[in-house]
Amino acid sequence: MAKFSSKVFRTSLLGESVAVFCGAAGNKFLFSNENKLVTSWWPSSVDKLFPSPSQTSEESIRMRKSITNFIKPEALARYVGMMDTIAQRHLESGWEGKQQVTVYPLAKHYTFRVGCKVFLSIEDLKRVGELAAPFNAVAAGIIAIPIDLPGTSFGKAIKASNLIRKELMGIIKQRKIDLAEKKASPTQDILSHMLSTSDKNGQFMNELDIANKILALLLAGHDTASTAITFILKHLAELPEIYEKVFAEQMEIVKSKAPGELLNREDLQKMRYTWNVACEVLRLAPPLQGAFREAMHDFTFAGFTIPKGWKLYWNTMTTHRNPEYFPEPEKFDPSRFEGNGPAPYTFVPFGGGPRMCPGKEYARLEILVFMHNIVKRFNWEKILPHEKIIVDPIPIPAKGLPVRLLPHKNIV
Ligand code: HEM
Repeated sequence: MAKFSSKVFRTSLLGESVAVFCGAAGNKFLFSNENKLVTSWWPSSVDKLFPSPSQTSEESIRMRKSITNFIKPEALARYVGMMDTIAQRHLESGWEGKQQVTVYPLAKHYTFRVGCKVFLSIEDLKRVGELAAPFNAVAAGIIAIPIDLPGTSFGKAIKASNLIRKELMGIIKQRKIDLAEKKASPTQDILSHMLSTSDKNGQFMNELDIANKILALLLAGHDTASTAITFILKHLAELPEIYEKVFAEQMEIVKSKAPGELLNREDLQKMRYTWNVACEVLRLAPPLQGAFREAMHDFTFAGFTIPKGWKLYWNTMTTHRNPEYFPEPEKFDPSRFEGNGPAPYTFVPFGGGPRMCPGKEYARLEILVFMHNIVKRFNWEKILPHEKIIVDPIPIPAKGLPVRLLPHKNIV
């Protein structure tokens, strides 16, 4: 931006010539021209891992709508208690009784455990572990040089994704039988919801379609939400005054509940300050740096003609740390999210417009549920005060954020 233009410039990313759109105006242009001037584009490694028959814009919009339906706020409300149960069990088995833990692998385990329960009703830890291994292999190879040879991370990702599809197909077939025999309920999880819901023409999704959707959703939510949780814990360790305010808000919720009563959606609505803290972390350490589009036609932006077929890229960092939108951008200040919050198109950890992350609400719920449960049990200190952050392409603390746990007495 400093060298070429603060609005749009050309560079090379992942072997492609790319126009990088900058600032709120660049974000607004890309987000509001979806399926008019620009369309989604993913690096070829993603396309090869998730092969989809070539789709028209309308087909892809319909496909997206059907995904969004199952993870929209109203549909997710019923899973808050489930997430709370998983968070409690996860903390009991992975954190309680330990003097120190490494946050990132545990956060990944938590989000994956929540995914297995909410999507598939899988709780057995052995089964969760068997599924986690191939998921991690897919996540590691998703943005890689797409050469499918044994031993390459991409080759391993292809193999792992086929294995997961096979596993999921088995689970789906069995669930269909269980639903028919009334051994499973149509509302017990997202898989049952998908199998029991037809479109407006009365058509149900086929099994492979469901397997692909669940694979894509579990994967998209896996590293992103766990990275967010890791950075939230990092910031809370570094900023005791912020921790105290989150703790105070969570204790109000604890006091309002009967012993053993699970969290519900209304409790999460009350966690305003806690969510502002999470948003400030997403501003400073967004799990996804940005996303690609492709020009559908020639068009002009900021005085430059962008030819049809060019790849385009929007990026959180052109606004999130820009003092024009966020004064003193390096300062951690959750009050930025009070009232109307940041100006439109400046705070974009989930993107914007029709392609905005469909998992935003799901992520909000699982992050808040985790924050509630961890803060009411522990405070913590960083063991490595100057731990480096690696971005590949998701940012993570180099050693996974080891922390010393300081349990509260007599609260839970
Ligand atoms: C803190 C957590 C998360 C962050 C920061 C995040 C961020 C993003 C971003 C920036 C995009 C790209 C939007 C674009 O193309 O402009 C995206 C896409 C997507 N996200 Fe998330 N995400 C998170 C969690 C989740 C979760 C939990 C799920 C699923 C349950 C999910 C499902 C998806 C899917 C399916 C897409 C692709 C949508 C499409 O291409 O139309 N995400 N996410």
